[in-house]
Order: sequence, then structure tokens, then C-alpha cells
Amino acid sequence: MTRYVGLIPAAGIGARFGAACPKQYVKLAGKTVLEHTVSRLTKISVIDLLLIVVAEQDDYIDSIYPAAALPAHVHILRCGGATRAQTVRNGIAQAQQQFGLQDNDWLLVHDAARCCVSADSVQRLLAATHNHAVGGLLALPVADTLKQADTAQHVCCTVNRAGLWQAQTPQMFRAGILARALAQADLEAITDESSAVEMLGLAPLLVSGDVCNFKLTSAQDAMLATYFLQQETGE
Ligand SMILES: Nc1ccn([C@@H]2O[C@H](COP(=O)(O)OP(=O)(O)OP(=O)(O)O)[C@@H](O)[C@H]2O)c(=O)n1
Ligand SMILES: C[C@](O)(CO)[C@H](O)COP(=O)(O)O
Repeated sequence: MTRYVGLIPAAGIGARFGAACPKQYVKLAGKTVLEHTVSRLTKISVIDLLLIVVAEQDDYIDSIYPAAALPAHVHILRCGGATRAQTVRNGIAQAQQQFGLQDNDWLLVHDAARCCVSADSVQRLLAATHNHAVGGLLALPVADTLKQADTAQHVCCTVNRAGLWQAQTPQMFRAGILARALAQADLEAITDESSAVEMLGLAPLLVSGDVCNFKLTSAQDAMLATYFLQQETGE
């Protein structure tokens, strides 16, 4: 039977965020970013295995999730890599060995840093892709006019935004396709799963996401994320 497996890359250092700890461990609306993200994905009932991939030397995770604190289908893997793509590749490899991840299983890769993802948007992705030959990702059509900057940060041209989308996560692919794509890709160069799959000559489906599913990247994002999180908890 095909499984739906969630994989949360949570091994970054949050350099652009600039906090004293990696941004996935920053507290917003009473819980860490990671706890919010995990809580949202555990609400997706079709996901029957959820893997949190942290850095091998992660000093934070055990205090947040003491051994018995996680639901039975949620597991922590200490195999994060130097890049996000390496973290995902390492997580897939360990999932194959430790949890019998099969090529036909669906894998939903979701950034720990996207802690405001809505269950509705994940359900839209699941509904749109569960019979799709390749898989797909949540994304937003570009709404602003886009400028290409020169080295002096002056406008050198305006980019035609027609047909341009901003990729979000989850990005959902059959485990076999994604494993093959990541085995062939330059893991220092790609910044999402879809780009590796595209390099196989495949065309992932774009599924409309939500503006609240933005990625916590710099410190100024914390206020907006807190706002969205408080809407959810009604605080
Ligand atoms: N080697 C890495 C780098 C990133 N990530 C994860 O990938 C997601 C998106 O990456 P990004 O926003 O770039 O996070 P950081 O790499 O931590 O941020 P920065 O680039 O500012 O250091 C985050 O949840 C991050 O924890 C990861 O698992 N392994
Ligand atoms: C995967 C991603 O969130 C899609 O927009 C984005 O590519 C991650 O980029 P980052 O530089 O690792 O944050």
C-alpha cells in the first residue's frame, strides 16, 4: 500500500535570521517554530510517517522533544547535511533503511521554517497530485513587478512576471523519483526538490498555496509569523 511520508528538513543554522539559535528553535506564539510546523503536519491524517531531519550535532531537539513526547509516527533523524538538498537526500536514504520507504511512497518535503502552513493548502496539494505522474508543489503566482538588479543594485531590466510562481513547500514526489533526482543533481546548487525533478525532464504540478505559508528567513519575518500563528490558536 502506498504511504504518505512527511520529511521536514530542520538542519539549517538560520544565518539570515541572526538569532542566538537556529531559527527553527526560535519561540513564536509560545512554541518553537519547529513545534508549530510539526503540529501542523501531524494534523494531516494521511501522513502516517513524519520524519524530522536535524543536524547530527543538534543541541536543541532533545529538550523540545524528550524521547516520549513525540506521536508514535513521528521520528527524529540526526542526518542533516551541509545544504538543504543534502539534508533531504540523507533523510530519504535513512528512511529507506530504517522505515522501509518504498519508491512508490509519496514524500512530502516541508521546510521547518514554514510554520504557518495551513492544513487546507496541504489537502489541496494532496488532492491535485495523488494521481499525478510526477508530483507537485505549493506555490504562489508572482504578484509584484520583478526587477533584475545589476552589481550596483540598480535596475538593469524588468522581468516579465507572466507565468512566474514563487515556490513554497510541501513539495510532493514519489520517493523513487525524488531519490533518483537528488542522486543526479548538484546538491550545492539546487534550492528545492522540484528543480532536481525538473532536471530529469519532468514537469511538477504547481498548486496554489497561501500567503501565510511564507518561509521564516530574516528576523523581520517573526512578527508576521507570530500574527498568523496567533490567528490559528485564537490568542
Ligand atoms: N543544511 C540545511 C539547510 C537548511 N535546511 C532547512 O531547510 C529549510 C529552508 O532553508 P533556509 O530557510 O535556507 O534555512 P537556513 O539554511 O537555516 O537559513 P540560512 O540560509 O539563513 O542559514 C529550513 O527549515 C532549514 O532548517 C536543512 O535542513 N539543512
Ligand atoms: C524550498 C524553498 O523553501 C522553496 O521556496 C526554498 O528554495 C528554500 O530556500 P533556502 O535558501 O534553503 O531557504
